[in-house]
Amino acid sequence: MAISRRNIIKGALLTSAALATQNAMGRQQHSEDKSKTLLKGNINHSVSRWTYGHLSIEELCQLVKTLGFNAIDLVGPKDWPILKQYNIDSSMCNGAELNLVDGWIHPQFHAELTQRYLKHIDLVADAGYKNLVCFSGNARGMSPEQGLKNATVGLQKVIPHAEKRGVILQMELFNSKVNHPDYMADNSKWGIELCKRLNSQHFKLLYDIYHMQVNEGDVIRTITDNHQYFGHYHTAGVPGRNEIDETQELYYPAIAKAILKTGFNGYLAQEFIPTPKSNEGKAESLQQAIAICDV
Ligand SMILES: O=C(O)C(=O)CO
Repeated sequence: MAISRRNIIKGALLTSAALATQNAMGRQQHSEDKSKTLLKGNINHSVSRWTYGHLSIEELCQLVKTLGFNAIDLVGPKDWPILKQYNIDSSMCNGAELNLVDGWIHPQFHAELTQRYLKHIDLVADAGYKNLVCFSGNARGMSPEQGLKNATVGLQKVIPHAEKRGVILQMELFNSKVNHPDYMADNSKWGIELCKRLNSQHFKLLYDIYHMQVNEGDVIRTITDNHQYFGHYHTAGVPGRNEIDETQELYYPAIAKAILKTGFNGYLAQEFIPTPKSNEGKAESLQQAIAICDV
Protein backbone atom coordinates (compact mmCIF):
# COMPACT_ATOMS: atom_id res chain seq x y z
CA MET A 1 0.00 0.00 0.00
CA ALA A 2 1.46 3.35 -1.05
CA ILE A 3 0.67 5.21 2.14
CA SER A 4 3.27 4.37 4.78
CA ARG A 5 2.67 4.80 8.45
CA ARG A 6 5.92 6.78 8.70
CA ASN A 7 4.74 9.43 6.22
CA ILE A 8 1.43 9.58 8.00
CA ILE A 9 3.15 9.95 11.35
CA LYS A 10 5.24 12.80 9.91
CA GLY A 11 2.02 14.42 8.72
CA ALA A 12 0.30 13.74 12.03
CA LEU A 13 3.13 15.38 13.93
CA LEU A 14 2.86 18.42 11.69
CA THR A 15 -0.87 18.46 12.34
CA SER A 16 -0.38 18.09 16.10
CA ALA A 17 1.96 21.04 15.93
CA ALA A 18 -0.69 22.93 13.97
CA LEU A 19 -3.29 22.03 16.60
CA ALA A 20 -1.01 23.20 19.41
CA THR A 21 -0.44 26.49 17.62
CA GLN A 22 -4.15 26.81 16.94
CA ASN A 23 -4.98 26.24 20.61
CA ALA A 24 -2.31 28.63 21.73
CA MET A 25 -3.23 31.36 19.31
CA GLY A 26 -6.97 30.77 19.21
CA ARG A 27 -6.96 30.86 15.41
CA GLN A 28 -9.00 27.76 14.76
CA GLN A 29 -10.39 28.79 11.40
CA HIS A 30 -6.96 29.50 9.91
CA SER A 31 -5.62 26.07 10.86
CA GLU A 32 -8.76 24.24 9.68
CA ASP A 33 -8.53 25.81 6.26
CA LYS A 34 -4.88 24.81 5.95
CA SER A 35 -5.49 21.16 6.88
CA LYS A 36 -8.54 20.90 4.63
CA THR A 37 -6.38 21.51 1.63
CA LEU A 38 -4.59 18.23 2.41
CA LEU A 39 -7.68 16.24 1.38
CA LYS A 40 -8.87 15.87 -2.20
CA GLY A 41 -12.50 16.69 -1.54
CA ASN A 42 -13.98 13.69 -3.43
CA ILE A 43 -14.87 11.56 -0.41
CA ASN A 44 -16.97 12.87 2.47
CA HIS A 45 -15.08 11.49 5.44
CA SER A 46 -16.49 10.76 8.88
CA VAL A 47 -15.52 8.80 11.99
CA SER A 48 -17.60 6.80 14.43
CA ARG A 49 -17.89 8.35 17.86
CA TRP A 50 -17.59 5.06 19.78
CA THR A 51 -14.27 4.01 18.26
CA TYR A 52 -12.73 7.27 19.52
CA GLY A 53 -14.52 7.06 22.87
CA HIS A 54 -11.27 7.71 24.74
CA LEU A 55 -11.66 11.37 23.71
CA SER A 56 -14.29 13.75 24.98
CA ILE A 57 -16.69 14.87 22.27
CA GLU A 58 -14.94 18.27 22.20
CA GLU A 59 -11.55 16.59 21.76
CA LEU A 60 -12.89 14.42 18.96
CA CYS A 61 -14.36 17.49 17.23
CA GLN A 62 -10.93 19.16 17.46
CA LEU A 63 -9.18 16.09 16.05
CA VAL A 64 -11.65 15.84 13.17
CA LYS A 65 -11.16 19.52 12.28
CA THR A 66 -7.40 19.16 12.53
CA LEU A 67 -7.46 16.22 10.14
CA GLY A 68 -9.46 18.32 7.69
CA PHE A 69 -12.92 16.75 7.65
CA ASN A 70 -16.28 17.68 9.12
CA ALA A 71 -18.41 14.78 10.31
CA ILE A 72 -18.87 12.32 13.17
CA ASP A 73 -21.11 9.23 13.09
CA LEU A 74 -23.35 7.75 15.77
CA VAL A 75 -23.87 10.81 17.91
CA GLY A 76 -27.19 11.50 19.63
CA PRO A 77 -29.06 14.73 20.43
CA LYS A 78 -27.19 15.39 23.69
CA ASP A 79 -23.94 16.06 21.83
CA TRP A 80 -25.32 17.79 18.75
CA PRO A 81 -24.88 21.30 20.26
CA ILE A 82 -21.13 20.63 20.60
CA LEU A 83 -20.90 19.37 17.02
CA LYS A 84 -22.65 22.54 15.91
CA GLN A 85 -20.12 24.69 17.76
CA TYR A 86 -17.43 23.11 15.61
CA ASN A 87 -19.54 23.13 12.44
CA ILE A 88 -19.35 19.34 12.30
CA ASP A 89 -22.13 17.27 10.72
CA SER A 90 -23.82 14.48 12.68
CA SER A 91 -23.44 12.21 9.66
CA MET A 92 -25.34 9.22 11.11
CA CYS A 93 -27.57 10.17 14.02
CA ASN A 94 -28.48 7.62 16.66
CA GLY A 95 -30.56 7.38 19.81
CA ALA A 96 -33.95 6.26 18.47
CA GLU A 97 -33.10 2.57 18.66
CA LEU A 98 -33.85 0.43 21.72
CA ASN A 99 -30.60 -1.49 21.25
CA LEU A 100 -29.04 -3.60 18.48
CA VAL A 101 -30.88 -6.85 19.22
CA ASP A 102 -34.51 -5.72 19.70
CA GLY A 103 -35.31 -4.19 16.33
CA TRP A 104 -37.76 -3.76 13.49
CA ILE A 105 -38.20 -7.48 12.80
CA HIS A 106 -39.97 -7.83 16.17
CA PRO A 107 -43.67 -6.92 16.15
CA GLN A 108 -43.64 -6.74 19.97
CA PHE A 109 -41.33 -3.70 19.76
CA HIS A 110 -43.11 -1.91 16.92
CA ALA A 111 -45.25 0.35 19.12
CA GLU A 112 -42.30 1.56 21.15
CA LEU A 113 -39.97 1.84 18.17
CA THR A 114 -42.60 3.75 16.20
CA GLN A 115 -43.05 6.25 18.98
CA ARG A 116 -39.30 6.69 19.43
CA TYR A 117 -38.51 6.97 15.71
CA LEU A 118 -41.33 9.44 14.99
CA LYS A 119 -39.96 11.69 17.74
CA HIS A 120 -36.35 11.24 16.69
CA ILE A 121 -37.07 11.91 13.01
CA ASP A 122 -38.31 15.34 14.12
CA LEU A 123 -35.21 15.91 16.28
CA VAL A 124 -32.91 14.96 13.40
CA ALA A 125 -34.78 17.12 10.88
CA ASP A 126 -35.06 20.10 13.25
CA ALA A 127 -31.30 19.94 13.85
CA GLY A 128 -30.72 20.02 10.09
CA TYR A 129 -29.38 16.46 9.87
CA LYS A 130 -30.33 13.72 7.43
CA ASN A 131 -29.41 10.17 8.45
CA LEU A 132 -30.85 8.11 11.30
CA VAL A 133 -29.60 4.61 12.03
CA CYS A 134 -31.89 1.64 12.67
CA PHE A 135 -31.41 -2.07 13.27
CA SER A 136 -33.14 -5.32 12.35
CA GLY A 137 -32.62 -7.01 15.71
CA ASN A 138 -31.77 -10.67 16.35
CA ALA A 139 -33.61 -13.55 14.66
CA ARG A 140 -34.24 -15.72 17.76
CA GLY A 141 -35.52 -18.50 15.50
CA MET A 142 -37.48 -16.24 13.14
CA SER A 143 -37.13 -17.07 9.42
CA PRO A 144 -35.59 -14.43 7.11
CA GLU A 145 -38.91 -14.18 5.23
CA GLN A 146 -40.87 -13.57 8.43
CA GLY A 147 -38.25 -10.98 9.41
CA LEU A 148 -38.76 -9.20 6.09
CA LYS A 149 -42.54 -9.22 6.51
CA ASN A 150 -42.36 -7.91 10.08
CA ALA A 151 -39.77 -5.23 9.34
CA THR A 152 -41.78 -4.03 6.35
CA VAL A 153 -44.96 -3.66 8.43
CA GLY A 154 -43.10 -1.88 11.24
CA LEU A 155 -41.01 0.49 9.14
CA GLN A 156 -44.01 1.48 7.03
CA LYS A 157 -45.35 3.17 10.17
CA VAL A 158 -42.45 5.65 10.26
CA ILE A 159 -41.17 6.01 6.70
CA PRO A 160 -43.94 8.43 5.58
CA HIS A 161 -42.84 10.76 8.39
CA ALA A 162 -39.17 10.39 7.39
CA GLU A 163 -40.16 11.24 3.81
CA LYS A 164 -42.07 14.30 4.99
CA ARG A 165 -39.17 15.52 7.11
CA GLY A 166 -36.37 14.69 4.65
CA VAL A 167 -34.74 12.10 6.91
CA ILE A 168 -33.28 8.81 5.66
CA LEU A 169 -33.56 5.75 7.90
CA GLN A 170 -30.53 3.56 7.40
CA MET A 171 -30.51 -0.04 8.58
CA GLU A 172 -27.02 -1.19 9.45
CA LEU A 173 -25.78 -4.55 8.12
CA PHE A 174 -23.70 -6.44 10.71
CA ASN A 175 -21.80 -9.69 10.55
CA SER A 176 -23.34 -12.48 12.59
CA LYS A 177 -20.18 -14.63 12.50
CA VAL A 178 -17.94 -12.70 14.87
CA ASN A 179 -19.49 -9.58 16.39
CA HIS A 180 -23.29 -9.84 16.35
CA PRO A 181 -24.38 -13.50 16.54
CA ASP A 182 -27.98 -14.04 15.38
CA TYR A 183 -28.43 -10.50 13.93
CA MET A 184 -30.92 -10.84 11.09
CA ALA A 185 -29.63 -8.16 8.67
CA ASP A 186 -26.32 -9.97 8.29
CA ASN A 187 -26.26 -10.03 4.48
CA SER A 188 -26.81 -7.54 1.70
CA LYS A 189 -29.37 -9.73 -0.10
CA TRP A 190 -31.81 -9.62 2.83
CA GLY A 191 -31.30 -5.87 3.27
CA ILE A 192 -31.79 -5.15 -0.43
CA GLU A 193 -35.00 -7.18 -0.44
CA LEU A 194 -36.23 -5.08 2.49
CA CYS A 195 -35.39 -1.90 0.54
CA LYS A 196 -37.35 -3.22 -2.45
CA ARG A 197 -40.40 -4.01 -0.33
CA LEU A 198 -40.32 -0.59 1.36
CA ASN A 199 -39.70 1.18 -1.94
CA SER A 200 -38.74 4.55 -0.48
CA GLN A 201 -35.75 6.81 -1.05
CA HIS A 202 -35.95 7.42 2.70
CA PHE A 203 -34.99 3.89 3.67
CA LYS A 204 -31.49 2.67 2.82
CA LEU A 205 -28.80 0.34 4.08
CA LEU A 206 -25.72 1.29 6.02
CA TYR A 207 -23.29 -1.00 4.21
CA ASP A 208 -20.56 -1.73 6.74
CA ILE A 209 -17.61 -2.89 4.66
CA TYR A 210 -15.96 -4.67 7.61
CA HIS A 211 -19.11 -6.54 8.63
CA MET A 212 -19.98 -7.52 5.07
CA GLN A 213 -16.45 -8.72 4.29
CA VAL A 214 -16.68 -11.00 7.34
CA ASN A 215 -20.09 -12.38 6.39
CA GLU A 216 -20.16 -12.46 2.60
CA GLY A 217 -17.14 -10.78 0.91
CA ASP A 218 -17.44 -9.72 -2.74
CA VAL A 219 -17.40 -6.11 -1.56
CA ILE A 220 -16.70 -4.12 -4.74
CA ARG A 221 -19.12 -6.06 -6.95
CA THR A 222 -21.83 -5.80 -4.30
CA ILE A 223 -21.36 -2.03 -4.04
CA THR A 224 -21.20 -1.54 -7.80
CA ASP A 225 -24.35 -3.56 -8.46
CA ASN A 226 -26.43 -2.38 -5.52
CA HIS A 227 -25.24 1.13 -4.66
CA GLN A 228 -28.73 2.56 -5.07
CA TYR A 229 -29.70 0.79 -1.83
CA PHE A 230 -26.63 1.88 0.14
CA GLY A 231 -26.83 5.28 1.81
CA HIS A 232 -23.75 5.21 4.01
CA TYR A 233 -20.53 3.21 4.44
CA HIS A 234 -18.44 2.13 7.43
CA THR A 235 -14.88 0.83 7.38
CA ALA A 236 -12.54 -1.36 9.46
CA GLY A 237 -9.76 -3.83 8.80
CA VAL A 238 -10.49 -7.55 8.35
CA PRO A 239 -9.79 -9.59 10.39
CA GLY A 240 -9.67 -7.82 13.73
CA ARG A 241 -11.65 -4.62 13.09
CA ASN A 242 -8.53 -2.50 13.52
CA GLU A 243 -6.58 -0.18 11.20
CA ILE A 244 -7.38 -0.38 7.50
CA ASP A 245 -3.71 -0.46 6.44
CA GLU A 246 -1.62 -3.19 4.78
CA THR A 247 -1.91 -5.50 7.81
CA GLN A 248 -5.40 -6.62 6.79
CA GLU A 249 -7.05 -8.17 3.75
CA LEU A 250 -9.20 -5.37 2.25
CA TYR A 251 -7.67 -2.84 -0.18
CA TYR A 252 -9.51 0.30 0.80
CA PRO A 253 -8.25 2.64 -1.97
CA ALA A 254 -9.93 0.38 -4.56
CA ILE A 255 -13.09 0.15 -2.45
CA ALA A 256 -13.25 3.93 -2.01
CA LYS A 257 -12.74 4.39 -5.76
CA ALA A 258 -15.53 1.92 -6.50
CA ILE A 259 -17.83 3.83 -4.14
CA LEU A 260 -16.96 7.13 -5.85
CA LYS A 261 -17.55 5.58 -9.27
CA THR A 262 -21.17 4.90 -8.31
CA GLY A 263 -21.72 8.67 -7.95
CA PHE A 264 -22.08 8.37 -4.17
CA ASN A 265 -22.12 11.68 -2.35
CA GLY A 266 -22.88 10.48 1.18
CA TYR A 267 -20.35 9.63 3.88
CA LEU A 268 -17.63 7.04 4.30
CA ALA A 269 -17.10 6.76 8.05
CA GLN A 270 -14.08 5.18 9.71
CA GLU A 271 -15.21 2.63 12.29
CA PHE A 272 -12.03 0.73 13.08
CA ILE A 273 -10.78 0.22 16.62
CA PRO A 274 -7.38 1.94 16.82
CA THR A 275 -4.63 -0.29 18.26
CA PRO A 276 -2.08 2.20 19.65
CA LYS A 277 -2.21 2.84 23.38
CA SER A 278 -1.51 6.56 23.24
CA ASN A 279 -3.95 9.22 22.13
CA GLU A 280 -1.41 10.47 19.63
CA GLY A 281 -1.05 7.01 18.14
CA LYS A 282 -4.82 6.64 17.84
CA ALA A 283 -4.98 10.04 16.11
CA GLU A 284 -2.29 8.90 13.69
CA SER A 285 -4.31 5.79 12.91
CA LEU A 286 -7.29 7.96 12.01
CA GLN A 287 -5.21 10.25 9.85
CA GLN A 288 -3.76 7.24 8.07
CA ALA A 289 -7.22 5.77 7.44
CA ILE A 290 -8.50 9.06 6.06
CA ALA A 291 -5.47 9.29 3.75
CA ILE A 292 -5.99 5.68 2.56
CA CYS A 293 -9.62 6.40 1.65
CA ASP A 294 -9.02 9.87 0.24
CA VAL A 295 -9.05 8.85 -3.41
O1 LIG B 1 -21.79 -2.10 16.76
C1 LIG B 1 -21.26 -2.32 15.66
O2 LIG B 1 -20.67 -3.39 15.43
C2 LIG B 1 -21.32 -1.33 14.63
O3 LIG B 1 -20.81 -1.56 13.55
C3 LIG B 1 -22.01 -0.05 14.90
O4 LIG B 1 -21.99 0.79 13.79
